[in-house]
Amino acid sequence: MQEVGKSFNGKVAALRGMSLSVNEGDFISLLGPSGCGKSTALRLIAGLMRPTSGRITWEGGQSPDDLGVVFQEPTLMPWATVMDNVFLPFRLRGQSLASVRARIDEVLHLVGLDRFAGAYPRELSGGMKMRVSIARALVTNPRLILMDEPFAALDEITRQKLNNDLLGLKAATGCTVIFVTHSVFESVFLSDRILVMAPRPGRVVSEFTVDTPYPRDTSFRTSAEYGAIARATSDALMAAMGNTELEAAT
Ligand SMILES: Nc1ncnc2c1ncn2[C@@H]1O[C@H](COP(=O)(O)OP(=O)(O)OP(=O)(O)O)[C@@H](O)[C@H]1O
Repeated sequence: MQEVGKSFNGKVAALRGMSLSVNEGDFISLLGPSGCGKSTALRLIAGLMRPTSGRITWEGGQSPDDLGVVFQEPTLMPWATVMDNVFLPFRLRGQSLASVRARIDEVLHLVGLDRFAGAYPRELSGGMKMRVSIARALVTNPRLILMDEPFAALDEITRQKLNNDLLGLKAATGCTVIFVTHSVFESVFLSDRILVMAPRPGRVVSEFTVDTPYPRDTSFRTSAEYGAIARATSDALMAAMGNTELEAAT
């Protein structure tokens, strides 16, 4: 995306001058306080609305199969089994279950839910429901997966477990992810690039690179390198939030 801006009703500058280039295999976090335009950026990338200025382009053109999306709520169909929930993207394309069954089994195995293919969402824990949601986003092998605070509603232990699992999935599939979060620790653990954003107008104020190679395991969370990047990122986030308070007061 190049110099992308979005305003609503000609007034609210939800996003200003955002430039971002995403390469295959990248894991990029958008980190920032409420209202800094993170969701707006995702919605623009998803093509759910058009930018007011700037442009978003896909190398080689874009097709409907390019995107997988994971929301904060798992948004599963309660009346359908895990298998049928993960089948949904294929069903919407008119494909039969038999023709994609092997792929669904493969992805359920990747997210550790092989034994739950016949279960209903009400029988699953919050973390398991989120795994189903991730499996549904992965199953069509999209070029880019957008994740909008997917683990924010989960307890800390489940969240860390899913962070580990997400990196396992990344290693297994080579997927490309843009991940929205409020959490410095989550962004440092997961990403190779972190964009810190500030509100009013929504914009990117700093960018950090996390050079630690994947796979990263729990020992990374206690390393000096992790601590240093987390501190720098946290300082940038505090500065971004400080702007908010100052601007709100004036
Ligand atoms: N449809 C809309 N109409 C008017 N204003 C909007 C609309 N969508 C978003 N905004 C405004 O744009 C700004 C950015 O919103 P956005 O939801 O992108 O922020 P965010 O960083 O994702 O926030 P949060 O972390 O709370 O989800 C906010 O001031 C919001 O009120």
